[in-house]
Amino acid sequence: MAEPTETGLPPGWEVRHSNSKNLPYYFNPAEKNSRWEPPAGTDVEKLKVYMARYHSGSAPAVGAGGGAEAGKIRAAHLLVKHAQSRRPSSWREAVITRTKEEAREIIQRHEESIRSGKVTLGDLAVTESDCSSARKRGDLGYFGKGDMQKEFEDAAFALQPGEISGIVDTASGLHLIQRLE
Ligand SMILES: O=C(O)CN(Cc1ccccc1)C(=O)c1nc(-c2ccccc2)[nH]c1C(=O)O
Repeated sequence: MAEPTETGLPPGWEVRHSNSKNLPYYFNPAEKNSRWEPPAGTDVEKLKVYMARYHSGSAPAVGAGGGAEAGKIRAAHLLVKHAQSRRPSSWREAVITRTKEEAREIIQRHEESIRSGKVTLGDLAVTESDCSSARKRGDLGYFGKGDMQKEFEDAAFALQPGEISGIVDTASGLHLIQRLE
């Protein structure tokens, strides 16, 4: 039996994310082989645990119609906190001391990288977002009116699916929001 891997996939295989379909897929760079289903020899239980931890929410519910209830949307965001954030702490940094203007410069650079097509918001959120949703590529799942801070809600509901907001300022910090559904 080959060395066990963190993903449960056979060695050489990795999980990637299709932004166009908003679905995970399996890729083997050496073989330049990609597929929607896990390859033979996958430890399916282990893969399920890995996906739940790193990719939950990245695949819309399948079979149950998958879509949102009426009035709900699905969005992802990238949050850059600062010293004036209501909770100036995150998984990235125990004590966040950057000023709000420094945070603005940072998130402006992130916005340029995303709009240039160099990186997707989901990929950047994984390492750069100060929100706990970073491990889910910033995906917040479905939400309706009244669920989020007003500035966040107003910006998110003004977006078309796929569209990315400008910088949104809330008590939590500065955000870029991408509506997913
Ligand atoms: O604002 C606060 O007093 C503390 N929060 C709220 C919070 C804290 C933990 C998990 C979710 C939300 C945050 O600072 C925060 N807000 C968000 C947030 C804000 C708007 C939309 C989605 C998430 N994420 C976080 C976070 O730490 O992970």
